[in-house]
Amino acid sequence: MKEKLFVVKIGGALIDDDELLNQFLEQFSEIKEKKILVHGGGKLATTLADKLGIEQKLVNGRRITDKDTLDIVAMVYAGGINKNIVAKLQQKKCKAIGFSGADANLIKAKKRKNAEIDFGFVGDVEEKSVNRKLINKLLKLSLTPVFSAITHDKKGNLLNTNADTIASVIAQSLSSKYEVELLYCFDKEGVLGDVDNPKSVIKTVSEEEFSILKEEGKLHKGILPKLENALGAVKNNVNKVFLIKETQLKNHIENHHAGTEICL
Ligand SMILES: Nc1ncnc2c1ncn2[C@@H]1O[C@H](COP(=O)(O)OP(=O)(O)O)[C@@H](O)[C@H]1O
Ligand SMILES: CC(=O)N[C@@H](CCC(=O)OP(=O)(O)O)C(=O)O
Repeated sequence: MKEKLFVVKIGGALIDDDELLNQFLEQFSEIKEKKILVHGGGKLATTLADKLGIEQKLVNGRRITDKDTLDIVAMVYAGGINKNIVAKLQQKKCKAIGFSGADANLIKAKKRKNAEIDFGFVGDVEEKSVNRKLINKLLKLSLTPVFSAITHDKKGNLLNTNADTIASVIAQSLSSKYEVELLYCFDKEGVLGDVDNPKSVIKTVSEEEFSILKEEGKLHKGILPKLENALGAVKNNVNKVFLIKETQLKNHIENHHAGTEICL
């Protein structure tokens, strides 16, 4: 039987809230099995860019990343947020080690080419972009890798990659070695039938149900790329994939199965 591995992704609102982040990291550090944390931080990057007067534009949930924006996201994601999370995890006795994808060539990306829209320094990743062997070695040393949303092209450039996608490809790449459970932790109770009603959690979402929900206009903004990445993971052999509320991590892991399960 394969050993269990949790790949956990956090983003936006949680990273902005010190107390919530602390509570979350407490729950995360209590996971006894092997684990990897992937974080975004889009909201903080936008706040800093606004302060600096650098206008931000997102298309289909992806940030158009010019050189100034790349400087900001590299500082915010791979610098401030990543190192803060690692420090907080050390305090909680979790042996965390923080990375961008450039470190030890852990995640190599391809600069996005799109005829209609120039996304700038945005990197696309797939399962084979991930240095699975090295991540596995780190896990075997009982270390907990913490990944930011920064990758590289191996030509000397950093690239900005959606953190939900990074979590999905890491989970995919390790699923031949581990029984991987991918958890997208965010500010809602799961996928909601009515985004304003926390009680309207949809227990399971398949590809077909995803299309129907989309057609019915029930999914907007960030939940769309999140679900696409979650479905991509399920289709590529990741054992279990859930979307859960960030405060529910411990509850979920202790078998209460909070949130929405993504299935084939
Ligand atoms: N049907 C839905 N169920 C849950 N969330 C939804 C739904 N439709 C839209 N959303 C929005 O998607 C957001 C999550 O995406 P996003 O903000 O990108 O998360 P993160 O930054 O944590 O990755 C929720 O906060 C919510 O506002
Ligand atoms: C290319 C691209 O869009 N990258 C994302 C990476 C950060 C991220 O994904 O942050 P959240 O998980 O907090 O949304 C961005 O810059 O917003």
